Amino acid sequence: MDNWFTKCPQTTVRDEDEDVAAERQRVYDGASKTDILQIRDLSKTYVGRKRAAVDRICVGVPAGECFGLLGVNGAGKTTTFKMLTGDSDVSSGEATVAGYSILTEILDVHQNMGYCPQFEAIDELLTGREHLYLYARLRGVPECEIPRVTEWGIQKLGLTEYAGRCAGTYSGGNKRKLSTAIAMIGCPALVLLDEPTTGMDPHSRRFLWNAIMSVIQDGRAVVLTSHSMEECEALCTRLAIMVNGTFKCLGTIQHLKYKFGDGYVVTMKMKAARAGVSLDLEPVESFMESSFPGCVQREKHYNTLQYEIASSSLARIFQLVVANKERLSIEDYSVSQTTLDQVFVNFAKQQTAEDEDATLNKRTAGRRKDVKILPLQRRTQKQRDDGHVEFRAANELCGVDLTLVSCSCGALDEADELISAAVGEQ
Ligand SMILES: Nc1ncnc2c1ncn2[C@@H]1O[C@H](COP(=O)(O)OP(=O)(O)OP(=O)(O)O)[C@@H](O)[C@H]1O
Repeated sequence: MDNWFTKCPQTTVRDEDEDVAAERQRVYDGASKTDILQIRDLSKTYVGRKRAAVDRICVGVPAGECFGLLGVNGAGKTTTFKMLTGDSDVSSGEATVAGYSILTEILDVHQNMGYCPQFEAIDELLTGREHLYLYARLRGVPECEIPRVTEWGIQKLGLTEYAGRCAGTYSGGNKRKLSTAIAMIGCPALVLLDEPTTGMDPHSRRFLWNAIMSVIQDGRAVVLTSHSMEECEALCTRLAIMVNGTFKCLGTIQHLKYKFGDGYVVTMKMKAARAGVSLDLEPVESFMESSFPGCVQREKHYNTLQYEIASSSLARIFQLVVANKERLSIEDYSVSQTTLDQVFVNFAKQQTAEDEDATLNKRTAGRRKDVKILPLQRRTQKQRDDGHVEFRAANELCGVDLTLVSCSCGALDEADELISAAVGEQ
């Protein structure tokens, strides 16, 4: 397989991010050959589709890494997983898991891989314990070890109370836990988790995070997709953001924040010279504008100012604020970095421009125009911390309360249109 990886023709992708190109080169050069997962130019074009769902991606995931695959809906994450598991044919390219090819040695790949799909693949009539028995056998765990391994899975994911019940009676969160336990059973070298914590309560989520951490600490590898940036920050050692089937960026979270973030946010609280005397914020405002040209004022309240600074280093911001703290009567200040959400949203916008599904949404919106519920009473739009946007429109007179969670956080216009159509605005 080494030969295949190093001797195949190398492709150059135009306008590729330098980190993504460097990872591609690392794979081409064979430097990733000891990695548990190696992907080289993996591509998939579905029948009847013009655009590739996955387009020549390259990455190596070494032992001890949790690699995050991020992207809006339709970016190509699940298709990537399906090719790795053999559920979907590969159009071109290759990948290996623990040295076994997904093209020619899929049975060996299965022995070395655990997969938690996005939608539960569980048998409603089997109990949790029976599931784990079954998958331990399939993964080749020695018969005498199966009871121990099964109990380990039950405990690891906090399923003790439910292990003897039919999986069909499980709550959504417990079904996710069981699916993850199935993926982890038998200690496979690679664990693929497609949105494992969707629908889980915060306590269960922490439990699952710990289970994932223990896989990494064991020196195995995890590839994770998630719409929760908090989850990615907690678990991923590196991540890539996928847009239209390609990697748009790749690296550690800190690196991506630094490279693609909007800089820093400085929040300052001022103190009045004497009690009862109104605050004059003008000196601080002119100090910020002259010290950090191009900074943007985001908030201005009674004694608080907030600025976004794109073009300065953390050290310089601290240096200048500390040096002028007394003179400008700054009582308190904080400097925070761009969040991963912001980085993600910036990339997610690119998917909307070309996304075929967005066109579909528009068509659906068109079909709904006959719904007439006027007048519109309330309409809100809020960014959720999982990256999606929630639109809400209500007409209390008619008792209509409509909530729509955007199919991608970039697809604002489409979601907005759909709501307008549904509440009869157009
Ligand atoms: N069976 C299929 N036939 C045709 N096109 C498909 C099929 N499955 C997925 N696609 C298309 O491939 C693209 C990638 O889809 P995929 O499900 O891999 O995205 P994703 O990033 O996993 O999204 P999500 O976050 O919703 O799971 C989309 O444009 C989708 O419409």
